[in-house]
Amino acid sequence: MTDSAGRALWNALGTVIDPELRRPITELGMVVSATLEDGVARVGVQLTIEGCPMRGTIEDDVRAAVAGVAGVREAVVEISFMDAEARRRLRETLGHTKTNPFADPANLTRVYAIASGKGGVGKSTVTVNLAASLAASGLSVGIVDADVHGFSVPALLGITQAPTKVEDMILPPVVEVPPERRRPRAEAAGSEPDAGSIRVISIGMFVPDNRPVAWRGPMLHRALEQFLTDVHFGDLDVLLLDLPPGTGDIAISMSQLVPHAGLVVVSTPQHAAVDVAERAGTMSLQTGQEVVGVVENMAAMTMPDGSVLEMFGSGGGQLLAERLSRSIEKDVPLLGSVPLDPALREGGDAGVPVVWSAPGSPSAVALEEIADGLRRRGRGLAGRQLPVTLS
Ligand SMILES: Nc1ncnc2c1ncn2[C@@H]1O[C@H](COP(=O)(O)OP(=O)(O)OP(=O)(O)O)[C@@H](O)[C@H]1O
Repeated sequence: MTDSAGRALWNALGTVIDPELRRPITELGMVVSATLEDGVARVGVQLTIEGCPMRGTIEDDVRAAVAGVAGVREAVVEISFMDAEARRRLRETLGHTKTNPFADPANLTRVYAIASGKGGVGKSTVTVNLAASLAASGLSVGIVDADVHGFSVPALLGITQAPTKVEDMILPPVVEVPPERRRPRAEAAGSEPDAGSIRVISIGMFVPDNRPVAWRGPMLHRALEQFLTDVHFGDLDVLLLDLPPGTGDIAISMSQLVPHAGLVVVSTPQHAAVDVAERAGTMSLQTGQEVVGVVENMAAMTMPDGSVLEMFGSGGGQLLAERLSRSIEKDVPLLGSVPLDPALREGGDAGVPVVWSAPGSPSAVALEEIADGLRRRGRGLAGRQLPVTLS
């Protein structure tokens, strides 16, 4: 093999991105050999673990990449597996340390905790759609599904794949933005492999057969802590925490584990729901978290005949924003109002967020606007409150 053929082969392999680690396989030490003889390219690829769920994808991508190299007639991929030392080197390359990066005041990831007073108001649906919209504009997004008893994020994103465990590092499943939904900014960031993806971790990925999670507070706290320390999220622009409804143990645990998370409170327009939602928002007085704003969901829907159906009444979102502003003595804006929309429910059932499945639908338009507002808040330390420790 000539030097230039070797270089061409290596460059082609450098375009193969590991689907979980989002980095070129050449940078991750996964390519252990690459030769080209008599038109046959033979590539040795070391996977992180035996039974790696991404094996088929990586094999196909390697074959496709080298097929484009001049002189290659046939591509043979030889798979082997990393030993403990190779996995240790991989962790080092990734810079994965067993610490919670989101607790570090210098960490630049914007963290939003999506909270609600009552269950079933669409908190998880809002979470995945905000994630989907932010990822479509090229941001690297993570979701921690902290709704431990009512986890639904994996299903809402159509995730069936389990996380991969590499020693004590957990690689979360990654959801790619469909190419037709990538916004121009994501295309521009094309050389940045993290762009336009969502990494998700949920307790639902660790319990078999949809069994209930019958754990007490300390165990749940430990599990969430592990999500933040052991899961390799990479360098995220935005992390969304889908909290369980109410102001229980988990919401408090999360506020301690990620003190600079801003709270987004989801409520229906029903005035009776506002009292409960207000409690979820005023929790910030004890946790020191910033209340970023209110999302009203299940708002009035325009029917095909032009009439307006206010299934859950109206005005609750604005009322909640005003009441929270008064109780915490800070301006809490209404970030947006998402109408009741069959397309939103259908997208959820199909495992595709409505902002991807039906972008022009009324709910998708409203969710995009809310995501835009969050996007404009940018990334960085500005505007953050100092954490207050709970006694
Ligand atoms: N605007 C909407 N229009 C139509 N259906 C909606 C809307 N928002 C949510 N839904 C549907 O309402 C149901 C509850 O939504 P979701 O699971 O997101 O609520 P949740 O607040 O996260 O619930 P829990 O806290 O109990 O897990 C789902 O079936 C979802 O598809």
